Amino acid sequence: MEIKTAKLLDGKALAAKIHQELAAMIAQLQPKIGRPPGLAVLMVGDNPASAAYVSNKEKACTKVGIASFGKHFPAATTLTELEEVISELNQDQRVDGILVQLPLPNHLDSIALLHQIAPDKDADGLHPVNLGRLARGESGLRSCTPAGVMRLLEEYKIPLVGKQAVVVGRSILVGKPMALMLLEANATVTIAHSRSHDLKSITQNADILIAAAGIPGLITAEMVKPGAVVVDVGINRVTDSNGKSRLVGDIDFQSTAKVAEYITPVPGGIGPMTVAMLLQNTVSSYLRATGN
Ligand SMILES: Nc1nc(=O)c2c([nH]1)NC[C@@H]1CN(c3ccc(C(=O)N[C@@H](CCC(=O)O)C(=O)O)cc3)C=[N+]21
Repeated sequence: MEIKTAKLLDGKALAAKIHQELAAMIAQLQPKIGRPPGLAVLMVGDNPASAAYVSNKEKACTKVGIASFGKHFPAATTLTELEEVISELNQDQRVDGILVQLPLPNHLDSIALLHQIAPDKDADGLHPVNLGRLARGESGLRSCTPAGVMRLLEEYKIPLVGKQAVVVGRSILVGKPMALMLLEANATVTIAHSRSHDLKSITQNADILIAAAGIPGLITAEMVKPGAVVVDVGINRVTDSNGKSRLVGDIDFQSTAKVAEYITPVPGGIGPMTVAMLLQNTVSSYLRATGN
């Protein structure tokens, strides 16, 4: 019997296409507007994973022509100091987007800081005003990771209307806004999480399965309906038996690729889409701020 294998949802390729489109748009607008779009990335402390992500985001900005204003603060920086920096960036005409890299050191309240960002400069789409706009179906800056998932599904013309979508994970960064976006697209949405009984019986119903729990290998082939579209939001760094570090998602790719119709790889799936949506949000704020 022929062994089938799922088609890839290639986030890396789509992200590259979005970068090119943004670069072309910026190249055209910048002479007219007189300045490039600007993104400020705030990083506190020296979590090595965060440092790597921040440097990726800055490189992506440079590539498309967004000015990046990176600010790095020592781990001991106070909430008040950071709130002052954000207030200044809120007023700064060169800055269209502000992002506070998460997680923050334990003594800092990330929710309080996110509140301080002007909602129209909230490139991450995590300010309560933007989450509220999403909940109400109003336009606004959308959270980057779930927006990246939606954009990738759209690119591959995956039908969502009336479909059973299951989101595994309920974080404010991914799971909750993901469920709202799928609902906005008229899917029938179920949210499963660490306290759900019998996860398998829930995921087996999914036409569209989104894994965003942050648990390596949580989803295996037996949990997936044949022909499902499977999206892996997990980014987990693990050490394999040879002592080498590598990136894996929440989905056991090998087994799941044999039953799914479409699957996202890790790396090369939703990670690059998240960065593309961050740049896109920055450019939409730039257009809005400059009346274009
Ligand atoms: N305020 C805030 N906003 C975020 O969006 C945010 C954050 N904080 N903190 C950390 C997480 C994580 N995150 C990733 C983005 C891109 C990749 C990415 O591009 N990954 C590549 C591989 C990168 C590698 O090889 O290490 C890929 O999946 O192909 C990964 C992870 C954004 N986050």
